[in-house]
Amino acid sequence: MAEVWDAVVVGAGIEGSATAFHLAKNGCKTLLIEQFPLPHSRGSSHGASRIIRKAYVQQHYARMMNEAYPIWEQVERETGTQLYIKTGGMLVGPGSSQELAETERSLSGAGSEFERLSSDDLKLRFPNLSFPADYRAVLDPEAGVLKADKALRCFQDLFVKYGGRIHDEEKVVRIDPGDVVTLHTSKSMYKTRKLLLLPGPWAGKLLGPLGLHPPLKPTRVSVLYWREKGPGTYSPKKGFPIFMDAAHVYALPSLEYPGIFKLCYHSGPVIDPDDRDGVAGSRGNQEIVRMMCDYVRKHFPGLESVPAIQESCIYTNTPDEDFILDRHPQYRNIIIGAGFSGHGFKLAPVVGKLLCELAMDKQPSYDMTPFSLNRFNNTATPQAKL
Ligand SMILES: Cc1cc2nc3c(=O)[nH]c(=O)nc-3n(C[C@H](O)[C@H](O)[C@H](O)COP(=O)(O)OP(=O)(O)OC[C@H]3O[C@@H](n4cnc5c(N)ncnc54)[C@H](O)[C@@H]3O)c2cc1C
Ligand SMILES: O=C(O)[C@@H]1CCCCN1
Repeated sequence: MAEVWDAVVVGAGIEGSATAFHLAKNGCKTLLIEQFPLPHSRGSSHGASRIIRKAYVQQHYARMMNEAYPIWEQVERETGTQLYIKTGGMLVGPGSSQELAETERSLSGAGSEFERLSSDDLKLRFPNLSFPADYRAVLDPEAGVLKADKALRCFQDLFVKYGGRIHDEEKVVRIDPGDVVTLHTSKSMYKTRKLLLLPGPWAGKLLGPLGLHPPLKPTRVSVLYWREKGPGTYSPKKGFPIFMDAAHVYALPSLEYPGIFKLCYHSGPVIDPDDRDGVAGSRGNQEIVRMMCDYVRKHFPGLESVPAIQESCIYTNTPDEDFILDRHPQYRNIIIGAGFSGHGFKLAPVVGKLLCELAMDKQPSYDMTPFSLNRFNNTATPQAKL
């Protein structure tokens, strides 16, 4: 007779790995299955860096971040690895920007510190930026960079340390629901009491056969790296923080590769994750690169105005950019984490905790309403925010 697992997690990106970590730490006999050889660069969790911040328009994320930081710190301690580099972060926009005002409100509501920079402060503090006279900024002092690929490895290592098993190069091809769920993979068959699906951009492909069709859009994002004219101009050593423009542009200070600054557009063409850089993905890319060259020329005079390196990554967007963290409406022992909409990395420690609570039939620590699957049954499409 096949062994029955307490939990099987599908998808070893940051969300699946963090979820598996919490399950194993809480004593569940857990298997983590990944279709590709680990580590890989086909999904959403690869690369050396991600932004961590509390500055969110939506207060539920600002509050969750109050718990995410200490868990990141705990993972750093348990693995002896530095994952968080504090640089501070700024959100810039026109003085009238609703997003800036809402971010300030949400930070205050979550009890987090922030600083308001007037147009004059912005010019004085950051002479290597050039924005129109009415632009101002909100500074989040806790923001910084997460060492992304190291973070992923740390969660997987801790999962194994707590007794978890990882099977990579094994694709889940069929799911038969039931009190005990049967999973068929490219190599084997498994039985589990709880199934947690965290398939990133492949969510549509895995959820469709289970009768779920949430409006998820896998979106190809060009990750662009720009050479500094004078090396270190935009480095944390010179006090340059994480940067976000309310106009959907964001940047990380020159850190992961010396002398090279990461600045990207927070959108891209909708693609099939198995054909990420195919016709659909590359058509949109040229236009985005052109737009970002113009942006750099206008606002970052210390950068070469053509990107030196280009990589790609995938967002899985929901219409409102809120995550999906819920049970399958019919098969309650199947739990879904999807639609992380380009901002899920920093929150993975709390996402993992919440999904683990659902799997263990505990009361979730947060109000799960913003993350429910049934919010898409309404016809109105809520507005997305950066
Ligand atoms: C360019 C870019 C910049 C970003 N910047 C930030 C940022 O600054 N800060 C931040 O917090 N977040 C950021 N994000 C978002 C963050 O990286 C993602 O939200 C997060 O990585 C999503 O992780 P995931 O585990 O859901 O997906 P993934 O990492 O894609 O993991 C899903 C895994 O499931 C596996 N899988 C799928 N189907 C199957 C199957 N049938 N069988 C077995 N395995 C399967 C896949 O192979 C994959 O490994 C950014 C994302 C991108 C692309
Ligand atoms: O999650 C974040 O913090 C960033 C904001 C900018 C777009 C990419 N994701």
